[in-house]
Amino acid sequence: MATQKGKKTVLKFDSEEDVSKALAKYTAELSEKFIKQKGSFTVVLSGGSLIDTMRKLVEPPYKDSIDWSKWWIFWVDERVVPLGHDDSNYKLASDGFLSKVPIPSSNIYAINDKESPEGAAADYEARLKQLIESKVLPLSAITGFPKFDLMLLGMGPDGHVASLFPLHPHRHEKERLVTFITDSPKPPPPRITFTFPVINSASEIAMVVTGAELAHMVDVALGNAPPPDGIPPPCTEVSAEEELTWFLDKDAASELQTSR
Ligand SMILES: O=C1O[C@H](COP(=O)(O)O)[C@@H](O)[C@H](O)[C@H]1O
Repeated sequence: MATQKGKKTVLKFDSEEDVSKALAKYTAELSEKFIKQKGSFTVVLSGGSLIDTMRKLVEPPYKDSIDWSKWWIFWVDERVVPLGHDDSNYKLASDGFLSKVPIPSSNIYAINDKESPEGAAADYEARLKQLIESKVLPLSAITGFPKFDLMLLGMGPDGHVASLFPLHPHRHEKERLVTFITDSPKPPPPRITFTFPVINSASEIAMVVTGAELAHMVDVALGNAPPPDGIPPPCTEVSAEEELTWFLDKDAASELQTSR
C-alpha cells in the first residue's frame, strides 16, 4: 500500500493549451533545480497524450535555455513492439520531443525491442541497476528503490497509470523494479512497466490529465467519488517523495468543480 509521503497539489487550467504552458514552466524549473543540486536531471516519460502536452517545452524560451546535455530519459512503461512501430512510446516521444532537443543519445533508455516482454523487463531492470551502481540513479532513503527526479504520468479512463491496470495483479508488485504483461486490456497487449515502489520513490511526479472523458476518474483519484466496483484504481496509489502535482484542464476538472 502506497503511503502519502510528499505534498499533493492540484492545478486547474482553463484549457489544454494552458496546461501545456504550465507543464513546460514546471519542467524547466525542476530541470534547473536538479541540475544545480546534482549535475543531472532524470526524467521518466509516459506515452499517450502526455507527449503532445509537453510541446511547449521544445519551443522558445525553454528549448534554448534548458541544459539538455544533463538530461536522462526513461519510460515508465513501454509497449513491446519495434521502436519504429506506431504503438511504441519511444517513437511517440522521439517524434514529438526527443528529436527536437539535444539530449545525448547515450542518456536515452529505450527498451530492447528484440526481447520478449519478460526479457525486455529483465533487461530494463538490469540497466537501471547498472545506473544505480554507477551512481547516476540514487536510491530513496525511504524505500530503497531508485529515485528519479521527475516522472511525467498520464492516466487512462479506467484509472490506469503506466501499464498498471486495475484488475492486473502486477499493480501490487513489491520487489521488482520493472515488470511485464502480455494481456494489457488496452492494445497492444505486450508491455513492460515500472512498478509502484519505483514510481512512488520519485522526487516529483506530474499527473497530466486533460479531456472530459477523464473527469470522473479524476474525481475518483482525488478521493471525491467512490471507486468503481469498490476497487481503488491504480491512479489512487500514486504518491511522490517530495510533491505530486496534478495538471488538469477545465474539462478533466469538470466533475471536481461541480462536486464543490
Ligand atoms: O497506454 C498508455 O496509456 C496511458 C494513458 O494514456 P493517455 O493517452 O490517456 O494519456 C499512458 O500514460 C501510458 O504511458 C500508455 O502506455
